[in-house]
Amino acid sequence: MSFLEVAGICVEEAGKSVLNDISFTQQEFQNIAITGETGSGKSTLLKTIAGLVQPTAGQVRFENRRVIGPVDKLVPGHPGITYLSQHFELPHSLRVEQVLRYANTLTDEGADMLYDICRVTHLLPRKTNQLSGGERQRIAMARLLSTSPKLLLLDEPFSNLDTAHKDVLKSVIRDIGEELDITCTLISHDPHDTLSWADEILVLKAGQLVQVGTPEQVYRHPVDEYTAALFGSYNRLSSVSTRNFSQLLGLNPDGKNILVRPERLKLVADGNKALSGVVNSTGFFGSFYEVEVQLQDDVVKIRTTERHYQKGDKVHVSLSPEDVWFV
Ligand SMILES: Nc1ncnc2c1ncn2[C@@H]1O[C@H](COP(=O)(O)OP(=O)(O)OP(=O)(O)O)[C@@H](O)[C@H]1O
Repeated sequence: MSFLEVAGICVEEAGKSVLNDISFTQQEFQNIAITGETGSGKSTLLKTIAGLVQPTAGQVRFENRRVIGPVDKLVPGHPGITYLSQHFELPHSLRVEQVLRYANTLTDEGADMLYDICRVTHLLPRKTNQLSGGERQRIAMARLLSTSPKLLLLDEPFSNLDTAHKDVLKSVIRDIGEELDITCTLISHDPHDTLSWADEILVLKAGQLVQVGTPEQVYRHPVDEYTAALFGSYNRLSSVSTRNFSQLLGLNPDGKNILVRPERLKLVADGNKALSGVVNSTGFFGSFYEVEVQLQDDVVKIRTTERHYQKGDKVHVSLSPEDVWFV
């Protein structure tokens, strides 16, 4: 039995297909991240799992019970699932401890532990209009978690947060899983938020699930350029560069093109097993330099920690067979 089973979900809004035949399962304590471009259906999928959107086909089952949609039930959803919207609201001009006390179903000890985990204990005496965005979000989360759900659905929890608040929230989400035994699914379009956290990543494109895989799979072996672009910079080599590298490495491109991340291309001294090129430009990005190199009929981006490359330098570009991926 799966913890969560999403089977053949279709959703239509205003006569338009928003989700098309989405199926996947989630095990307890498995971190799932959902990503995709704006309008691809991420929020609609999370709301459907929470029972807030009625699917036109398919069903969501949680711990083997059907999650009921808004058409079938006055209070839709499932008591074990809670959803934090991007646009959550806190009651105005109440103290945080009042907001939390009204929602709380835990013992005093349990509530204290939850507030510590959510890093909101020091905010309890404050009024809700005296909080930063990150603090408001952690309070909204503590309020939802005080009803003891088993699955927490977070819609873009990191958007609009600065790095410091983001880091605190990441620790909170990790501790919620480890100390409260709550499984989490979240939406983010930032690979920095998803790659290091998720056990599995779901990629949505125009309402379709185009790839489900581990962070390594979606990053290294994306099904298409759309998916590659969601996880950072990449090079899709021209047919000529693909053929030249394939000949050097003894590979068969089979009509496809090489897709390679900029950090997997190497600038090497030996031109034997490499393609020749000329440096077009270099840029400084803090922990690395990005060098643009003109190959025979292609410009590629290469990441290096070496700072000495300059426009006009003649260079050699190499690629290991294990870093080659054809799309
Ligand atoms: N209630 C609705 N009525 C009409 N269209 C809707 C409704 N809800 C969603 N849509 C449409 O469905 C598509 C998917 O929306 P959704 O909010 O799920 O995307 P998203 O991937 O979460 O986008 P974003 O990253 O911008 O939040 C969009 O084209 C949106 O305009």
